[in-house]
Amino acid sequence: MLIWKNVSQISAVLAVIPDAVFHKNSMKECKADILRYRLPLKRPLHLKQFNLNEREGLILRLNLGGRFGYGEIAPLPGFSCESLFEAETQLQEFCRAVNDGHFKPFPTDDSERRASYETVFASLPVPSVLFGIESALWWLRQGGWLSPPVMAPLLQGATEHILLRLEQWQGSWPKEFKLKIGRDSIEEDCVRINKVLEALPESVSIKLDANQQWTLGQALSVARSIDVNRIAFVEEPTASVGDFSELYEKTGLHFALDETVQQPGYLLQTMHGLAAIVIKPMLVGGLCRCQQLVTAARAQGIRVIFSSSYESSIGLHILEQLSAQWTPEELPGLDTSSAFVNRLACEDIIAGHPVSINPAFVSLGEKS
Ligand SMILES: O=C(O)CCC(=O)C1=CC=C[C@@H](O)[C@@H]1C(=O)O
Ligand SMILES: [Mg+2]
Repeated sequence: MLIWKNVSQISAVLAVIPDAVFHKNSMKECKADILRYRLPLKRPLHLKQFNLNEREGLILRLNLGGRFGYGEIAPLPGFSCESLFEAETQLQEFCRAVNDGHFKPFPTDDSERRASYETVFASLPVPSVLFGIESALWWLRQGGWLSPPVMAPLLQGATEHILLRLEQWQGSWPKEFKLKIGRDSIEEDCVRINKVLEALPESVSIKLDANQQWTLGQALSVARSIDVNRIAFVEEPTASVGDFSELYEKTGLHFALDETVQQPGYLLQTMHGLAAIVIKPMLVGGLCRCQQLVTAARAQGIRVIFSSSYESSIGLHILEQLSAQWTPEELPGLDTSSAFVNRLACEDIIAGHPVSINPAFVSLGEKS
């Protein structure tokens, strides 16, 4: 049953993006390999119970008769359920099937497509692997890129550093910023939010992200100490999604779902005060699943914000393009590249061409 669900998810992705080159090359041999990367971070990244000093992940590279497609697979500690090892094992299975000719990247009909995928997956792949495979296939079919979207700047770290950054802001203001809260006391959160609001023009609003760290009592108290009209929403205010509408009803503070959307089988339902869903494809599990969520949210008038899981420049490129294609009206949450010391891709990324990857940070995965 699980396999069928997966097959239909992936095949829908293949159906949505037509590309003449894709069909022309469909009979050529496809080869797949894996690169492992390790990228140092400028400062430790605090993620729930983890402190990361470096980001580790995998790059899936598909070569279809000289046309290249890339996907990134990088489970995020503290957020992903799978380990990198588990993801790599599944990805190796996929590469073996591709290289042995058991996986037809571009089947001619639905039954051929189902047969291809069933050969590869004994069970439903983990979200990061689904994302990596689906984005590499999607990449193969892109003839060019859209202009990268303007991002919502991410404000995190010490309040004084945030204020300095805003003081030195050059050029026009984006319509929204994202501010991380929920790590210190609620008194400090209130001060931080109010100071940031003071530093911004009235026309600019902020999105808060509490990562489920407040209690309902704390969330109510913060909401009553700030101007909720300038807060677009708060992502995941408490650990219990049942609290969110009550928070909205009592204070007018809208909320967004992020961790909740990452739960397997999550189904979008109307909720009083729900302003947006945040989609992190690495954690949600692939392009088709993301597209279903975008469609469901649109139908309910709920905003959709694409957001990163601290991917390398290759993964970020995919996320930028997905956001530009699917949610062009939004400022995505992709302001994470400054966390890294280096970029993984050393030159501009050109559709279909091999990506020049900085050799200092990669090793070839085990031969598949
Ligand atoms: O959404 C953004 O603007 C940037 C990414 C971001 O804030 C996050 C990425 C991954 C884990 C968390 O630290 C955080 C989030 O929960 O949204
Ligand atoms: Mg969040």
